[in-house]
Amino acid sequence: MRGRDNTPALPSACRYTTTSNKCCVARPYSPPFLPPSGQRVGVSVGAMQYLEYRVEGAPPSAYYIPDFITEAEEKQLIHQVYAAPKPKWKNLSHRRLQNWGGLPHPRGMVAEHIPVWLQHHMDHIADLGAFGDKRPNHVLVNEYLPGQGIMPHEDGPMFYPTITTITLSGHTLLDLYTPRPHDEADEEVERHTDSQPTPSPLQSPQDTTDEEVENRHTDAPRSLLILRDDVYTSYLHGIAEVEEDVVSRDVLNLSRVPSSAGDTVRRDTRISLTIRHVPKEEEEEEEEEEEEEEEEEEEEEEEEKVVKGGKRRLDYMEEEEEEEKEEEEEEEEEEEWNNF
Ligand SMILES: O=C(O)CCC(=O)C(=O)O
Ligand SMILES: [Fe+2]
Repeated sequence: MRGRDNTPALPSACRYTTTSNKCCVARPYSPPFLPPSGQRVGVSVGAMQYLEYRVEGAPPSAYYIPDFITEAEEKQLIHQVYAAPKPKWKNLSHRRLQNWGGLPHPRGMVAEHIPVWLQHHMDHIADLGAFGDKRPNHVLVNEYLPGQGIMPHEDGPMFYPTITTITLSGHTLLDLYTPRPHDEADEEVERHTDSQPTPSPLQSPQDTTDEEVENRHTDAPRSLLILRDDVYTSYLHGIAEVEEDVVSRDVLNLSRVPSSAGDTVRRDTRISLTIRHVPKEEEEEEEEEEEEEEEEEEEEEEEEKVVKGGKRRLDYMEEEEEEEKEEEEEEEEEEEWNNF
């Protein structure tokens, strides 16, 4: 729906309460950023057109698409998130989350079915070209109550270097932190590619309190934020744990959101859908086949050793103990991952 000057119609009920104005509807309407061709964003942004939504003044490459989804789609997504079975929620100390598509792991992700209500939007984002010729295969749903946030972190090498985030219900302010020197960033990458699974920083963010906020993006409900390339690899991102945001001029996409510099905007519960591509995917079937083959080989070896008897049998038992120990360690490792 559009107004006379082709600006999108105002929302019927406003979620923003500001100190300068009780509600954004009540103050003179400053139209949000409009796509160059003036088309409805939510349904018709074509491949690579996201490039036109580049956030000016931001490090390369950050893109912000307001009203990426419609109000009806937002409502439907919120409904589906809260309709998910209770065990789907993972409670963390400062927020809770749902993981869809599998558990990302340095050894590869065992892909899980993604429901249609998410797949539809993933396809839409893939069609923008935000993941090159890849398709997103993973969604992290984060729920933030007012006062909750996420510590500065980087998403790490387990993902294709693009983060796409749809915001539902409440707004947030996402901070980008000064890039670290390259050798430090490289060390971090090495640490993550180590054979030991390092908890993903997005779920257990590292303490980086000495980092400085370099710039901020505000994510309005129904928007899509795309962070790629240098913003992905060199900058940390985080959300302050506050109940209200003071909007200042260092918010880079200010011209495309309903608030203005100087506003204090109270936070509502926000749900974010972080949609990414995990390049290393293991098919469950393949894994099962491999496991079966390994088991068969082990059984054959066992038979051989039992036949040899005596001392060899003792060696074998020691080996078996070692294997059991290794299995236990692997299980513990898995558990660690399930806990993130
Ligand atoms: O909720 C957000 O916008 C950010 C989430 C995030 O950084 C992550 O899931 O890694
Ligand atoms: Fe993140």
